[in-house]
This record gives sequence, C-alpha cells and structure tokens, in this order.
Amino acid sequence: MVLVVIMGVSGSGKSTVGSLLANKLGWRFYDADDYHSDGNKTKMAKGIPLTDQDRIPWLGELHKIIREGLSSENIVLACSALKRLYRNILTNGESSVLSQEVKKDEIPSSYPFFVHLDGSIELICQRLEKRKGHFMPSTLLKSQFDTLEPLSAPEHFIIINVEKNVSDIVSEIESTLVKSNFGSGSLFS
Ligand SMILES: Nc1ncnc2c1ncn2[C@@H]1O[C@H](COP(=O)(O)OP(=O)(O)OP(=O)(O)O)[C@@H](O)[C@H]1O
Ligand SMILES: O=C(O)[C@H](O)[C@@H](O)[C@H](O)[C@H](O)CO
Repeated sequence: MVLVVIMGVSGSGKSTVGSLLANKLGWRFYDADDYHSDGNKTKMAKGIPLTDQDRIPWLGELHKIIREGLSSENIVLACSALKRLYRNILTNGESSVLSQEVKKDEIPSSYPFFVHLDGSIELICQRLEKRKGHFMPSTLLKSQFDTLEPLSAPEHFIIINVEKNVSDIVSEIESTLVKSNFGSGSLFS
C-alpha cells in the first residue's frame, strides 16, 4: 500500500490539502496534530517550540499507527516532518533510527512519498494570523522555518508552492501520483 506524507511548517496547508486529497482518492487520512500529547499542545500554545525529545515519541507512535494501517489501506498523512530524522522515524520507527540500524522488514512495503508545501514566511504568517480556533500561535513560525530541513535524495518527493490555490495543489499531487511508480508499490492498484 502507499503512504503520502504532506509536510511543511505550521500553516502551510497540510491539513487542508491532505484531507481534500484523501477524500478525492478515497484513501485514509491521518492528521499528526491529533496525536500530540497534551503536554506538547500546551507547550506550543504557550509559544514554546517543541524539541527533538518532544517530537520523537509522537513520531514513533505515528509510525506504528501508519505501519498497521498500511497493511490494508492507502494513507495520506499530514505531518510537519520538519527534519530528516523525523521523516526517518515516520518511515522506520523510533528504535531502528535511534539505534542507527534500519531493519529491512520494518520498512513499509511502499516507502513514503513526501509532498512539501513550501512558501514564504510572510504568506504563511498571514494565513496563520487569520486562522481561528487552533492551538498553534504564529509566533512559532520562525522556529518552524529554522528547524525545517529540506527534502533530498534518496527521499522521494515533490515541492509545491502554497501560493497556488488548494484545488490546484491537490490536482498537482494527484497527477504526480498517477505518473509515479516508486519502489515496489503500485499506485492505484
Ligand atoms: N493554498 C492555500 N491557499 C489559501 N489558503 C490556504 C491554502 N492552504 C491552506 N490555507 C489556509 O491556511 C490556513 C492554514 O492551513 P492548515 O490549517 O491546513 O495548515 P497546516 O499546515 O495543517 O497547519 P498546522 O500544522 O498548524 O496544523 C487555513 O486557514 C487554510 O484554510
Ligand atoms: O513539529 C511540530 O512542531 C508540530 O507538528 C507543529 O508543526 C504542530 O503540530 C502544528 O503545526 C500545529 O498545528
């Protein structure tokens, strides 16, 4: 089965794009925000950036959920996944990455395809300031950009600029997925 991870800083549109994409494809949608501990959410709401120690158990838990889900369903995951380490934990699990040893049988049958929703801090800040009822303050945006490590090979990815409207972004992801055939995973089979 296939895992598509919609990643990027807070306010880049991961939840909006990810849920619409999953809906269009008929795939299962997970939002990583729903799996943060209360401690992590309180910290962010107070304007304190999360550390590796805060994020690693959260990503390890997401890895387990996704791995289980991938046995029967294609998944779209919205997750900040800012650092390469975090993306490796999502893919391979916490213990294998922290022990520097990736066990082949722990890699999901199709490794993730990442979609980075990229944009200027000014544009994303404006969107965050307009967004209502969310725990994440726009004051944390600079730390999100400082933490972000760009995707690079051998990661499989596309980068999409969030100046585009949501439906164009979703269509671009869909057409990329149709054209791609990464690893042994057969898309839309
Ligand atoms: N391409 C877009 N064009 C215009 N507005 C957008 C676009 N993408 C998202 N938005 C708006 O920007 C705001 C942030 O989007 P969203 O909540 O999906 O981001 P997010 O990356 O999931 O954020 P977080 O990580 O903080 O949960 C929302 O109000 C959403 O409606
Ligand atoms: O890694 C992180 O710092 C977090 O995932 C944040 O990105 C928040 O979860 C999200 O942005 C809040 O909405």
